[in-house]
Amino acid sequence: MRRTIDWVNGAIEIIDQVALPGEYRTLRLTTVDELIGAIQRLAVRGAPALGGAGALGTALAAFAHDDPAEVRADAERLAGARPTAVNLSWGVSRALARLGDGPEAVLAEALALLDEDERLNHEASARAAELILEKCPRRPLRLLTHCNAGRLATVGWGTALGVVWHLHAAGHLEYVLADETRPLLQGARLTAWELAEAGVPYRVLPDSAAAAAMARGMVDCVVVGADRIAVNGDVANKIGTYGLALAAARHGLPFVVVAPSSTVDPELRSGDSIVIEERAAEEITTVSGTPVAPPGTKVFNPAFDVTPAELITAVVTEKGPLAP
Ligand SMILES: CSC[C@H]1O[C@H](OP(=O)(O)O)[C@H](O)[C@@H]1O
Repeated sequence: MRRTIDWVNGAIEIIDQVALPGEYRTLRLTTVDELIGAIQRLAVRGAPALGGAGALGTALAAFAHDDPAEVRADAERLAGARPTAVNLSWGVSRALARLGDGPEAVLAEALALLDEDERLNHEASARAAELILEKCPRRPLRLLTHCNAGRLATVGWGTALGVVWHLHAAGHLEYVLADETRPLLQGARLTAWELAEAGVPYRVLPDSAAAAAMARGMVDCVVVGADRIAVNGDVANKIGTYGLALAAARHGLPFVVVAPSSTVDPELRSGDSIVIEERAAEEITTVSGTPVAPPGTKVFNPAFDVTPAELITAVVTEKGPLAP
């Protein structure tokens, strides 16, 4: 299966996630500025995929400039393209650390990161699937997820949807409820596309219907990805995740977060200081370019929220459940 992001003949190739589900196409990015643009319009998105973008983008810069200062300047702009997902700056830093050994060494580090991501996500999601089977006696299971934490959000395999692949393959999954995830609809556009492609039974629901689905007994466990995890277990993830955790707690349902350990920010003691990306008003006031609010409408459009550790049953990485 094609990687979400890869290095092909001296440039970065990505699956264009803005075009899905209507069109499956790839984009070839040859400069750091093209990559920054793709990140900011979410043509490539998702914390682990952004880790790969940060590392590969740093390799692009290393081949483009002889002066290390210019490479570092490009890398700094790249790391700042989106503030919340820690993997972007982590991928940049990891590749940049090899700059002294030349651009080929920077690229080698980036390619190693890509190889690791797929393997770590496979392991993290396998461990999370085991934990969910232990916590949820009902068979087959009915999962609810938010946004897209599938292979499109990673270099490959996926995190929350990686759990789905494991449980589906083992015959333990009845269906997945996928929040559409306003305003950019990563759930309806991307998660549904991945589930359909994999032949997993699913239904898409408005984000506002998730609590009602839990109240109706339609959900056994909520499983989501993450963009930045504090050492105390607080988790930044797509806007709406916090509300899901509150509803899950009200209904006594397990709430499980799956991520590679690279999404844990070792500098972050709690979620209080996570920088939350605010996005453009047009994402709220228009749908497919058509206004759905009066001209000049002001919005509140944070791309993420922070779920406190006490609402999370487990944060599972490739190393197993995180000990706060
Ligand atoms: C596996 S990390 C996926 C994570 O990233 C998404 O955010 P965005 O689509 O804005 O990049 C969302 O928070 C997902 O849970």
